[in-house]
Amino acid sequence: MTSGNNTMTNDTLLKVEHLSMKFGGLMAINDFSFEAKRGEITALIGPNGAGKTTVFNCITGFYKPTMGMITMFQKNGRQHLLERLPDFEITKKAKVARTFQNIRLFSGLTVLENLLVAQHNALMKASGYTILGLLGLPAYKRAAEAAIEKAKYWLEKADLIDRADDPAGDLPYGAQRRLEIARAMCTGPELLCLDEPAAGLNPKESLALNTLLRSIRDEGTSLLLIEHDMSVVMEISDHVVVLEYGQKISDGTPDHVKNDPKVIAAYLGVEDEELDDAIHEVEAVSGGKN
Ligand SMILES: Nc1ncnc2c1ncn2[C@@H]1O[C@H](COP(=O)(O)OP(=O)(O)OP(=O)(O)O)[C@@H](O)[C@H]1O
Repeated sequence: MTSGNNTMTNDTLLKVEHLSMKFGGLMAINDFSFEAKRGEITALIGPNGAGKTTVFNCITGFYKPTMGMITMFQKNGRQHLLERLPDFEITKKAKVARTFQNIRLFSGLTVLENLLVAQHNALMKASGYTILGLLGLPAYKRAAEAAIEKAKYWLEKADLIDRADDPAGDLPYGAQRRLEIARAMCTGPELLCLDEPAAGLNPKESLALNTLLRSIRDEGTSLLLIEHDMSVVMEISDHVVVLEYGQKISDGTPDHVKNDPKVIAAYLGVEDEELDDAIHEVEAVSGGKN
């Protein structure tokens, strides 16, 4: 568990139980269960095609699972069964936000505008959904000011304040990734799900991402991430869950998982009898240290 995190507690935030997802004849996820704790960064890893994105899509309402239960436990004591909610309510009611493998920003809008659009729901609610409300209600004026403050806050955090008025599409790739995360944070999530946030980043951008993700966690939003970059996973995760062929093969601290023979075998693609050789190979590569 990463140290220096005052907000870390041990209560369950997300509980996935016996999740299965079938596409025609393919069992992409098969009786998969895990928990993500409040105040932690949980990473979901596994070889290509293991089912990671499918799990994300079930949690965030893009797919309705064939079987299983996904429960979100909010700070206020409310519980939501995510598999029963439409996707827009998963963000709004259950407070689960996500980003995608492919960046999905409004590239013609400015950086600031992207963050304001993300707060559209709160602004419309404050307007009372009327034109008069938009023009005159003090509640709307207050909400608009709060939206700008929140956007500014996340622009600072994501180190994007200097680019606030530039079109989002003009930002370098790593900055666009941070903007996507800032935009998701403007919806006020308790759980932020990130699908391969480090994909395509250079080492400097990767470091900036790690800093941003840690600060999000330390301020009280828990994270669930899919990531192929093991340096990111091992560096920032508190808890790692490993999938292979739609089933869980390991679950624990980064140290536990990276030394688990089943995980080593899954990543090296070896059969059981070749496992000893695989472990020796990994030890040789890491100089015998883990
Ligand atoms: N909409 C779909 N229709 C049919 N099959 C699908 C669909 N989505 C995913 N699959 C299949 O389910 C399996 C798991 O895919 P998924 O994308 O979840 O894996 P992944 O672990 O995220 O892979 P990667 O690391 O390559 O992104 C794969 O065999 C994939 O082809």
